[in-house]
Formats: sequence, C-alpha cells, structure tokens
Amino acid sequence: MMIDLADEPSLNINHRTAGTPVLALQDVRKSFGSLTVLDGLSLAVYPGEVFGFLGRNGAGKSTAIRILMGILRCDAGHINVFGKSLHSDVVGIRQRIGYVAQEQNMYPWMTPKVLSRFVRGFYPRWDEKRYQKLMTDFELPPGRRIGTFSGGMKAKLALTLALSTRPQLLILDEPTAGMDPVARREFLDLVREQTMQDGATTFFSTHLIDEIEAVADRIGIVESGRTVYDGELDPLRNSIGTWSIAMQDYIPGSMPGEFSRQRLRVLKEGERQGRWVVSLQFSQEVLASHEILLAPGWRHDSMSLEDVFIAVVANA
Ligand SMILES: Nc1ncnc2c1ncn2[C@@H]1O[C@H](COP(=O)(O)OP(=O)(O)OP(=O)(O)O)[C@@H](O)[C@H]1O
Repeated sequence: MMIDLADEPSLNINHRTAGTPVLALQDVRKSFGSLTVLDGLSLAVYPGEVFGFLGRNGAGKSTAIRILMGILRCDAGHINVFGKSLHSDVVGIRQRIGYVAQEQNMYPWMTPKVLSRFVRGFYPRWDEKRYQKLMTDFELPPGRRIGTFSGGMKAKLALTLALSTRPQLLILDEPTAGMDPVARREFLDLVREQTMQDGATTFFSTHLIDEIEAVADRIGIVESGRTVYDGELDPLRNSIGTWSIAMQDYIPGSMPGEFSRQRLRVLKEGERQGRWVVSLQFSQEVLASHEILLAPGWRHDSMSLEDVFIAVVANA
C-alpha cells in the first residue's frame, strides 16, 4: 500500500498563536566582520510559556540574547518585546526583563547583601522579601564576598537577583553551566515554580537536551544563525523516526516502508554496526495515523531526543 502523505514534511515554523508574543524576532541578522552569526533568525515566544532556545555551540544563541538585551545591535531585522519595538525603549523594556548571563561578572568584593542595595535602585519592582527568601532557599551566605563563591553559587545568585526584580520576561543564557546535576535540577525547578507563580515568560537558552525536556513548553532550534524548528517538542519528536535492516538484507535505495522518497525528508542514512540505518521525517498526519507498514526485514529503532536534535541540526 502506498502511504498518502498529505503534507510535505518540513522543519518549518509552526507557531502556537496564543495572543501577542512577549518576544518576537523576525529575520534578525548579525555579522562580525566576514562571519555571519545570525542569518535571518525568526521566532516568537508567547505569554506564560517556558521557551527553550536550543542550539549547538556557536549556533548564535548568546549573540541573539545579547541583541535582545540591547548589549549588541543587530544589522537587520525586527525585534519586538512586550508588543513594542526593542529600540523604541531599550531601558524601559530592560527593567521588565530578568537576565541571567552565561558568565557572571559581579563585583567580587561585594557581598549579596551589598549587591541587593546596589541593584534595587535600578528596578522599580524590586522585591527584597523574595530576594531574602531565595537566598535562604539556595543556601547562599548573605555576608560572604561574591569573589569566594563557586560558579554554581554565582549562577544561583544571578537567578535570585533576576527573579527579585519580578520580571515579566526571564532570559536565561545557559545558566546551569558549571552546576552539578542536583543543583541544576534545583535551579530548573525554581525557574518553573517562580515563573508560574508570577505568570512570567521564560526564554531559556541551552545546548543540554535534558534541560529542555524538563522545563520547556516549546522549543526553538537554531543552527548557523537560522531557526530550523520552532514549536512543541512532541510533534518534532513524533515526526522523526529511525529504522534499520541487516546489511545482508538491504537492497540499495530501498526504504523501510512503502513510501516514496520524494514525499519525505531523509535526515540520515548509512551503515552502523552491520545494519543499514535510515532516519526519516514525515508529515505529522502520517505518523498520527500509524499507517507505516514496514517492509520485510526492517525494524523500528527508538530515538532519544538527543538523536532527534542531532538529526535536525545535521540537516539544517
Ligand atoms: N564579539 C564577537 N566578535 C567576533 N565573533 C563573535 C563575537 N561574539 C560571538 N562571535 C562568534 O559568533 C559565533 C556564535 O557565538 P555565540 O556565542 O552566539 O554562540 P552560542 O550558540 O551562544 O554558543 P555556545 O553554546 O558555545 O555559548 C561564534 O562563532 C563566535 O565565535
């Protein structure tokens, strides 16, 4: 039986339109000299969601975030935050954003206690009670010099600061780098809990797949400065499958089922441990219908989210 693929398979943008986006990037471009880092990046983040921004090292995540924070200017494209153009009111917009950078550059001679006195003046919504509570929850010593903190402690302090501004948008740039697994889980749980409490929106950059799985409602995958997927995790996971067959049974060019090569996307195929392995992406309708009839000798192999991510970025 031929399978009828109603839609062309694609990795295109599939927005869930839940109101006006809190954050919208459209065709954003940025180069450093001859190096193009953002090559038409587009994505939208909706109110109340945790959006995982996923990409390999060097994909352009931090550059995009630095542009969002007004630290860098893009060469072209449009950025809207809270429904208005970023450049119309960078300062006002920043006051409503909590930002945790990849590396913490805090004055090493300050203590958390002194730091809160220093920072609160910049943020009209500063919540000292919350600051104290989070410091206690994270077991951060209020009177110790920040220069003596470990990387994980600094990241927790940065999150504490960001959340104490009662942000409407929390932007986290690979915040758990350098944390042990227990601390990382604690950190992610807190992000989830606090943002749900406030109804805030979170934009979370990482290259760690398990973090995304733990917290994100939707994801954007960036590769070479372009969005290669923007949507929920399950449809992406469900649209990709891997099948394999023993090498001696493989007929070159054959497929694991009766479907035409033109109507699907071959993400990867090749020999691995004596088997011919094929990773394919289908239209979601076909997968939802469970109509894939395997040709003799083929078996369906399970795929982790990491496999899915690798398949997607390798073909971007
Ligand atoms: N100021 C700069 N001048 C020149 N090149 C830069 C600059 N900032 C970033 N780059 C380059 O831009 C590319 C993307 O870097 P970026 O830090 O945005 O990636 P990333 O996705 O955040 O990576 P990672 O996960 O490793 O942090 C890299 O090749 C980097 O070397």
